[in-house]
Amino acid sequence: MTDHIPDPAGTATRRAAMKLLDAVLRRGLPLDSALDAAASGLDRADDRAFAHAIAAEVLRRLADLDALIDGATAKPLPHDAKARFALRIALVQALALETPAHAAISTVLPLVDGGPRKLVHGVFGALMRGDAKLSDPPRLPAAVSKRWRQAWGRQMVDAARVAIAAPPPLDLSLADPSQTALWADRLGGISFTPGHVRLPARSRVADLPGFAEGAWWVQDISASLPARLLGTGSKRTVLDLCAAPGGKTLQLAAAGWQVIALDLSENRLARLNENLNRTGLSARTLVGDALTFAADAPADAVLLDAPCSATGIFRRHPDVLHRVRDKAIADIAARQRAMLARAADWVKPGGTLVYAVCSLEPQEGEPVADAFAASHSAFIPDPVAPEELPAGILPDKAGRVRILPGMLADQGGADGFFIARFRRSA
Ligand SMILES: C[S@@+](CC[C@H](N)C(=O)[O-])C[C@H]1O[C@@H](n2cnc3c(N)ncnc32)[C@H](O)[C@@H]1O
Repeated sequence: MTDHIPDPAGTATRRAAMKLLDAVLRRGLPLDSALDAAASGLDRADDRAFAHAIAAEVLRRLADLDALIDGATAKPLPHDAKARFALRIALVQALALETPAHAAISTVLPLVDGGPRKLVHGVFGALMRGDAKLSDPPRLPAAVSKRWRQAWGRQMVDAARVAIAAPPPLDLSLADPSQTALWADRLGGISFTPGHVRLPARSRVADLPGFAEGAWWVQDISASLPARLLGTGSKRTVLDLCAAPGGKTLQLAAAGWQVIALDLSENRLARLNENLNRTGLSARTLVGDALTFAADAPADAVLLDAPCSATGIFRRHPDVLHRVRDKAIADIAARQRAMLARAADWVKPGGTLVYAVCSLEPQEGEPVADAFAASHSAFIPDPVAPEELPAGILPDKAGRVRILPGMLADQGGADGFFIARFRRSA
């Protein structure tokens, strides 16, 4: 009988990180939605958070980690090999997360028990002795780099590399924009525009002053623009067709709109209701499919914050860069066109329609808006004026908003977004 040697402390956290990476890279699941299953064996919130942080950092730096691994192995390891996953986890800790090298490797070796332990140990040791470094800023996955270079040019890709290197700042939207200076001061943040406060990146949102009483909610400055472009409501009606978890519903309710908030997902709508309760704001919430939904009456405004590839939020969710493929982008763009055509049915004559996506894929933005305008002569593009946007974000030549990495870069950047506004002729 052999004595069982217990795994080093911290191994379970790395095992959870490996499960997370497997969920994203092999099964194409979003990182956040894989967390509960992957970290089910971890009792402490800190351990769960660290497993998530390791996986997210691997996803930020995957191209560079794999280049190091490939440069140190005689024969390339298969992309889904456990040994490659273990090496990615060990290397990212030693080279980017300041974990001492011995702890980084000893906690991953049990993950390849019964497999190529020696190989993993040997490759890691050789790289550390050779003073291996990760490139700064990180390289993007090759397919993303190519796609974005073709769409937006080299400068955009360079800015995206800088943007992914560090967690982004935390933007808040305020329930009462007249209190912007007060909250910026109380929270130690800066503001780009009334109703907005930016804080340095931090995690414990729920502990910040004002959260419990619902004075604000987390919302990137880019994501706050679609609702801002509808102006104040003065009790007019707005249909928020893809509403959950509700950042834009909350803004619209706070701006005096009577909001009908629809979403396909009951779970996500439950979060929207929690957010309404916390902030004391009100909206009528409905579970439903925007493609088949029949409104009681047309609304003064319709907001379609459409489901999208979400590649614009790659700073916070680096998994999107590895999960989203060309075919998925084409499929989702076709759905967006159908949803926008349907949304138009519920706009009153003289009313406003806003289309928005947090995507950096042009197929989900400009051509969707162009095709809509071409096929809906009653809808006239309603150009956004520079004064409607925070300094540092400008409308494009057609008066639409296209936010790319690089905008507001000196103040911490902004999520990638596309927004187009139309007015229905009276
Ligand atoms: C980009 S998110 C919306 C974010 C939200 N507007 C906010 O500000 O918090 C897209 C939403 O569309 C919902 N959705 C997807 N397909 C839908 C459909 N056919 N009808 C209605 N909602 C849909 C998703 O459940 C998701 O909550």
